[in-house]
Amino acid sequence: MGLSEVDPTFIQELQHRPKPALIEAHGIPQIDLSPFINSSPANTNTPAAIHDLVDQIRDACTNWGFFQVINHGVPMERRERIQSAAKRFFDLPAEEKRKVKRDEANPLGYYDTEHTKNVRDWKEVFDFMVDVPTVLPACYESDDEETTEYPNQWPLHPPELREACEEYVKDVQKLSNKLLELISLSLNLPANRFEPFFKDQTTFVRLNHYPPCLAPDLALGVGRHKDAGALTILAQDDVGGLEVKRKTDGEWIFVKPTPNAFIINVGDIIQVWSNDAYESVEHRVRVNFTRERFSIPFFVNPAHYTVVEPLAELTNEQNPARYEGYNWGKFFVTRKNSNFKKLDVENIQIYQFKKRDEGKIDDVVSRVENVVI
Ligand SMILES: O=C(O)CCC(=O)C(=O)O
Ligand SMILES: [Fe+2]
Repeated sequence: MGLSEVDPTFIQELQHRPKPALIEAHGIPQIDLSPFINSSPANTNTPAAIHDLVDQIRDACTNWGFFQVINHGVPMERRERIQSAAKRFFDLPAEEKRKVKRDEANPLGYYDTEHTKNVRDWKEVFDFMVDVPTVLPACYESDDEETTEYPNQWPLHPPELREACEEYVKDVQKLSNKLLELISLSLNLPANRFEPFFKDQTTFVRLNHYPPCLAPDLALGVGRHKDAGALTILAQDDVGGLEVKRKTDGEWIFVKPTPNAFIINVGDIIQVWSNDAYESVEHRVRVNFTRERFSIPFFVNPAHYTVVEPLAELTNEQNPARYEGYNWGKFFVTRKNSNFKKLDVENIQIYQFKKRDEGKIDDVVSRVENVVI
């Protein structure tokens, strides 16, 4: 089989191709959430254990932007059920899947043409919103205030997919709330500081399927990117493929699958809220020649009307706000409408809201990197 069989739209530029050798050493931190998930006032050890947990979260967010959690409270059966329903869905013939295909009018449902930094990803996905209904701006133009509901498109086959998804999100939602509390505590804020932002959340879930690839050295399942939302809670199967860019040296580190763990990463919104104390870290997905892979990210996003800006408690004269506020709904709709096709211009990124007098070297570097599309 020649490489000529791989459509050139999938081929990464030389410097972005995966390296043949995997680097696994000293992977992302693993955090045991049992003190927080099982906390009860009767347990006198709890405050110290929670204090320790909050310290671990702070270290992980500062040094990696990524961590894995175990003893997280989401039952394994729920996860197995959504994983097998997802497999049954993606196993269907293309014409069946296309019955729930996304289009310009509805960005939810099935599609297989997502582009990251203008290179096509080797994957197919199915997206659905967690809250029904979810309200978002009707269009991305900043002066248009019209909103609309984003309806989920559930396929008829497999019939169990919808319920498996709806049950799964109930449990992951609880985990999401706990993680937001822990992250808030780790920034020395009250546990419920983020809660109001999520009252009308725009959280969504993606079922990812990465088929085996003829040229895993040239293409990526998902090209390098940062997640735009607040937090991502990812379930990956036992195949592996996720790589995280290590902050200390920029090396791509393979995230070895841990059965039943979730991988957590802070997204761009927490970066902005924390005024860069926590950074949203780049990651990507490699594919392989023989095995298909499934993953399920739960993207925790605030209400569409949220103006994302550094939190007042985390800024002062010595540490002034590094970003201008931006409207999350407009940002989200712009991204969502553009990712599934090749663009003529660069996609929207948070550095565009970085204040101009912040002319630090790393800022300039990230600006240059981001314009390579
Ligand atoms: O499949 C994975 O491991 C990660 C997917 C991802 O990064 C994304 O969908 O944003
Ligand atoms: Fe991601």
